[in-house]
Formats: sequence, C-alpha cells, structure tokens
Amino acid sequence: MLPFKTSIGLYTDYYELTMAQGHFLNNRHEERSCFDYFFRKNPYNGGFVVFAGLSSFIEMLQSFRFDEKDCEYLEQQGFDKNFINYLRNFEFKGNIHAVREGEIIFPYEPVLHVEGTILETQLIETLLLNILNFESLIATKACRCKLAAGDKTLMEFGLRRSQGFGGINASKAAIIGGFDATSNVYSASLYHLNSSGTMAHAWIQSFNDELKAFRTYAKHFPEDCVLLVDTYDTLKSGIPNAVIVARELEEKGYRLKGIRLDSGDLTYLSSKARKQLNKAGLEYVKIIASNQLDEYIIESLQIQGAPIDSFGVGTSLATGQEDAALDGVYKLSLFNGNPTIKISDNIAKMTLPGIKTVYRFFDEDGLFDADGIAFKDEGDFEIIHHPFETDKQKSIKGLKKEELLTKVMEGGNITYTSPSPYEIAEYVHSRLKQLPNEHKRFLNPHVYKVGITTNLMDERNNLAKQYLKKDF
Ligand SMILES: Nc1ncnc2c1ncn2[C@@H]1O[C@H](COP(=O)(O)OP(=O)(O)OP(=O)(O)O)[C@@H](O)[C@H]1O
Ligand SMILES: O=P(O)(O)OC[C@H]1O[C@H](OP(=O)(O)OP(=O)(O)O)[C@H](O)[C@@H]1O
Ligand SMILES: O=C(O)c1cccnc1
Repeated sequence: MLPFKTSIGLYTDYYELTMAQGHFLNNRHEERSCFDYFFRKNPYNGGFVVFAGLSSFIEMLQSFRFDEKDCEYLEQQGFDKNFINYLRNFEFKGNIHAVREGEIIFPYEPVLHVEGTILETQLIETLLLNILNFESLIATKACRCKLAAGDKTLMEFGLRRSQGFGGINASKAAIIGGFDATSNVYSASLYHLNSSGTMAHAWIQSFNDELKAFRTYAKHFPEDCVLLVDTYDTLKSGIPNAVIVARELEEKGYRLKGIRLDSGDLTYLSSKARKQLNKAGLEYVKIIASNQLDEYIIESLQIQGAPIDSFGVGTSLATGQEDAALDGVYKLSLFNGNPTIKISDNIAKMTLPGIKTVYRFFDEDGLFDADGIAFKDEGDFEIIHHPFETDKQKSIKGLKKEELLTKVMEGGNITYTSPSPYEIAEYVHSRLKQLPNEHKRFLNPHVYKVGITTNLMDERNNLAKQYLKKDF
C-alpha cells in the first residue's frame, strides 16, 4: 500500500537520474547488470539484524514511474527530451532475489540482489536503500525489545517523535519485530495492524478532577478502558480512583482493562499498584508502563521483577536510538555480464563480484551455525573463508544447509505472496529460536560467522590484483 503519490520515480537522488541519462545517451542503458544489497555493521552493537521492508519496497517499486508532472519537472531541470520520453514509459522489468522478510541476517551478506538493465537497476537504488535500511533498523530495535519483554505485551507509541513521515513505516516495522499493536492509526489502517491506546494527561487535566475524568472515559469506552494514573499522585489518588471506577464498571458487567504508569520508579510503583489492585480483588486489571523505555530498561524492569504486563515504547523505537540509521549499501557486482568489484585499501570495504546467493548452515541441534556466501551456480563446497582474514576458515562439510535467497520478482512481476506484518513477525520469532543465545545478548554479543567460498574469494582477489597490482 502506498502512503502517498501514485508515481514515485522522483523519489530518488539526483545523481541516479543523471547517471541514467548518461547511460541512455551513450546507448549502454540496456547492459545487463546486478547490484547487491548488504550492510556492514549490526546496529545497536547487537549481534544480528531483522531483514524488513521487502514487501514495502516491492510494492513501491510497482509505482516507480514518471507521470506527466514528473516529466515536466525533469524538463525544467534540463534533462534531455529523449531521455524524458524514455522515462515516460519506464517500468522496472528486472529480477529480484531476496531472503525472506523477517530473516535474521548478518553483516556482509548480499541478502538481496537486483538483476536487469544498468539503467533500471541503478535508478531504483535510493528507493531500495531508503526502505530496507529504515524498516530493518526499526524491526531490529523492536525485536530487541521483544527479546527483553518475553511474552509481555508491547505497544508502539512512536509516531509523535519519529522522524517525520518515517513513523508510517516505523510502526509496521515494529510489528514485524514483535510488537503487538501500535497507537499509529494511519499505519494500522494502511497495513492492517492492531491499533490500541490509553489516554493522555491532557484528558485528566481538562476535567480538573481525576475521578470524573476516569468515570467519563469509562462510560464511553467500558470495554477498552486503560486509566492513566500518574497525573497527580499515583499511589494516593490515581490507583484509588482507578479502583473506584473498576468497581463501578463491574456493577455494569464490565472489567477495567488496565492502568498506565508513565513516570517515576516503574518497579516501585507497579509493585505498589499491583498490591492495591489485588487487595481490591482486581487481579485481572493489567499494569501498563511507559516513559522513555527501550530494550535495556525493559530488560532491567524484568530482572527487577516489576509486575508490569505491558510496555509502551515510543521514541527510542521509532527513531532507532542509539543508531538512527542502518548502513546498508547497494553495490554493483556485475556489468555487461562481467563480475565487477569496488576496490578499497580497506579489504573490509571491498565488494564481492558476480551473482551470488547465501546458504545457512545448521548444527546438530538445528541451530544456526554459520552462513556462506557463494556464486549462485557454484554447486557444493566444503569450506568457507573469513571474508577478510582469509587464513581463517571453517569446514561446513556434512552440515544441513538452506539457501536463503529466493526469487521475489521476475521481469518486473511479483513472484511471491507477501505475508502480513504479523505473519512476518511469526517467522522472526521462529528464526530467533534457532539463533544461539550468545548472538542475542545486548552486551558484547558473540560474532556470527559469515564466510565466502574459495571460488568467490579467488575471483575477488584476482579482480583486486588486476586493479591494485598487489597480492591478497
Ligand atoms: N525501576 C526502574 N529501573 C530502571 N529504569 C527505570 C525504572 N523506573 C523508571 N525507569 C526509567 O528511568 C528513566 C527516567 O525516569 P525518571 O523517574 O527520572 O523520569 P520521570 O519519571 O519522567 O520524571 P518525572 O517524575 O519528573 O516525570 C525513564 O527512562 C524510565 O523508563
Ligand atoms: O516515552 P516514549 O517511549 O517516547 O513513549 C511515548 C510517550 O509519549 C507520551 O508522552 P507525552 O508527554 O508526549 O504525552 P502525554 O501527555 O500523553 O503523557 C506517553 O505518555 C509516553 O510517555
Ligand atoms: O495510547 C497511549 O497511551 C499513547 C499513545 C501515544 C503516545 N503515548 C501514549
């Protein structure tokens, strides 16, 4: 579903268009090419990334067109008339292979590649990076909150402090990462997400009488009533008033859904609140906590044994704190049928040539053991090498393996059925169970092994030698 306009060809960087025109005017725009998408560093100093944004990207790609207004704009910018005419009929007609949305992925793996003409594969770079980097960043943050929260409920509250309209995709990505619902009604309606909410301090302030504010809300929403109890005095006023309203609801055959704590020591207050509620026979009333939460605070609250049933997480989630961006890149790996690389003095920044795929290897317990990057048509191999410290290698002989990349688009047509965000979340959950715990901890997680095959290493090193005239 598209959040905005129906033609989004201009949702790109200027240089993509100048390069496209350059290829077109030099009549090389139909050369066969391939680009890889990968990232180099896990965000949040974590041990993994949740791959998200594939369905958003594929869907938006269908609208990557240039309408008359777009063409007029390009004409005003001085682009060539023949090139603009070409863009008028532009549609992406390439092929895309990718890992499943929700897959757990690691640095340097080409988790998606785009094949087609140089013009079309280059032109979609910005859109692809914009969507995949952001949704993956937020889904990963959400997943970390989920790891901390276990089976407690998670609500996403970030729209008001997200980076502008990024909040639309952030809410979807939060669900992919394991959140149960969002306060973002726009995203909920667009992507069929569960929407939910409580009440703001302003509601209570507007009555200047907490009990009246609670009663009025309960009257209108007797089945979905969560009372915010910290406006004046949580323990002396908020909870006692919530108990009164809960009893009044019981008399009418309803149950107060919950109370929300939004300040103070959440362990202290939730413990006291639980006691007061239980003493009043209101064991069923849930305790919801919010206030600048993130995965670290949630983990700490869990360890402290805070009797919180549900966490509301806003700013840190929707903005991907502390990282703000995933450094995913899109690099040319094939041009005119020939493998190509980007050279760097830093071998870690050198790219991998050719059309590739990724295999996941499993240990005898069915857990992820290592991933191997290979040429697409390479056949069997028994060793993978560390991508940069190539004297380090690992035998994967006899290990069960799974190819991670499958075709999701052929000739511009979608060839897979995109799961819903909740279905993707289920996949994330199932894959996390297969990820050994040492990669999931927040502090100094163990580095997951990603290797390259001997053939791929040789091809990269040979190409590098041609350019640098030095040995690897
Ligand atoms: N028991 C706890 N353990 C760890 N962190 C907590 C605990 N309780 C609250 N926090 C977190 O501490 C941070 C600051 O809370 P603090 O009480 O200083 O702010 P506040 O309640 O918003 O302040 P104020 O009472 O002035 O509104 C928040 O991020 C909150 O989630
Ligand atoms: O802290 P976050 O993780 O970003 O979660 C969202 C925050 O937004 C709201 O506060 P705000 O002060 O905006 O409004 P309010 O008056 O309803 O509390 C809410 O009460 C949370 O504290
Ligand atoms: O529904 C809520 O409680 C809510 C919504 C947005 C931001 N903070 C809280």
